Amino acid sequence: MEGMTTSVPPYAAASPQTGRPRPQTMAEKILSRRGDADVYAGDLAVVEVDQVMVVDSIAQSFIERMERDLGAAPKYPERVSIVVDHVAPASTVSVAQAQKEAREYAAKTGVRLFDVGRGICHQVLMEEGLAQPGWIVLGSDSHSTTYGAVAAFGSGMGATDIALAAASGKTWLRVPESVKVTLSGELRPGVSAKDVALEMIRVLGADGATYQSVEIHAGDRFTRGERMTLANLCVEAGAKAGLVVPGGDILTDYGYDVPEWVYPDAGATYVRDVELDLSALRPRMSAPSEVDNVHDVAELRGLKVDQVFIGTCTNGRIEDLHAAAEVLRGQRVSPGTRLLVIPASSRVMEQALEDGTLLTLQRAGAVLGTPGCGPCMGRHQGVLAPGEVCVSTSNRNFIGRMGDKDARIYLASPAVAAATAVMGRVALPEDLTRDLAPA
Ligand SMILES: CC(C)[C@H](C(=O)O)[C@@H](O)C(=O)O
Ligand code: SF4
Repeated sequence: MEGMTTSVPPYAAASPQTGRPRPQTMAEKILSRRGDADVYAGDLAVVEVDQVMVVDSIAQSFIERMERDLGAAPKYPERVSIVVDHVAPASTVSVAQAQKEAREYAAKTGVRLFDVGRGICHQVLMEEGLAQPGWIVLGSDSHSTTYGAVAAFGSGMGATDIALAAASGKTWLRVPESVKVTLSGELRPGVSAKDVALEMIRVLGADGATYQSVEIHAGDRFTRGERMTLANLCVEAGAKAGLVVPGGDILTDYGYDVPEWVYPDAGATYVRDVELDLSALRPRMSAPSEVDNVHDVAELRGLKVDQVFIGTCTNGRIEDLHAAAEVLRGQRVSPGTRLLVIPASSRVMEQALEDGTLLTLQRAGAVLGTPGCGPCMGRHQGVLAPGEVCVSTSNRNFIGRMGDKDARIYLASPAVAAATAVMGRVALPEDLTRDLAPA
């Protein structure tokens, strides 16, 4: 795989300490393998960390912890990546200063730095092969659960824990209990992985999986990108990790080496079993201001919308831009509504340039932005005014998330977001030929 790192040492040998041999969940498998003992939910595990990811907004505190508090350099610089993505290009002098310090730190220590325009941290690490099946990837960002898409134990931690991991090459954590989510049936046309993810969060509840590992059994359904959408949303149920079990050849087709030991054992212990029948699912939308406030799009149809945002680590990938372009081809964004499209990475942008997707979107009236987080967390590039309504393909609709506290955010799939942009009101792609009554 392009850009795949070869500098990380092979996995530690399995522990001979098998005092309690019993079937393990995927989280237990990975944490046992990367530690020096067989561990189960509730145990304390000390494990090797294969990659540490630091985002721009946290870089200053990370550097301060490393240099001032720990007086340490990264133990394995090749296992540390800094990504300038959240407010990129810089919006203020202090942001610019923080980013300058991050660059200087990377140059000094030899850690990787992905600078302005390369893209959103999770997308970039995935593209660079810096998350691999069976790895432990810690990020200074809550959506680090995304690495579970490739069967890596990905988890977000604060600057102090991240610095300790960078300095020592290890971390310690309580082994999480696991929730098993089993998907059955096939999606109807027009229903996407985002709809599955939103429905999963509705069923689990906004804090229904707090500190648990959500283990998603999806069979051989879904691309890597779609698996990222599923794993990404897991943290919105409070999860410590979101692991999508590799099915069929899905990951090996992308060039991943999937070790046999990574699969959960039959008979492993789960705290909860959730089954989702995909064939029954309709396009979903999360209404303000909790992610688990999920409805059928049809129930919200007609609501007037000021801004539509297609992008983020949840839905800014090529398949998402394709889904949007399919709806927007030959259409125009409704006057009075703004459509922002921000590819998740420079590679996504290049692909979308090459295959004409961006031209389709631009011609439809989209405003195209620099790969990165864009206005997802309300820092720049499209913040909302009081009273404004935004339909976004992102993962959070909290009060004040994208700007003013009196703005409202609705979360949906790229296809629904695109249809909404054309109608200027919440809509499904099939509505494009209909008149929508105001809600
Ligand atoms: C800035 C970062 C720490 C934050 C996170 O932890 O998730 C952001 O990415 C978000 O989505 O709110
Ligand atoms: S795109 Fe949004 S959710 Fe993802 S890392 Fe950036 S700010 Fe966080």
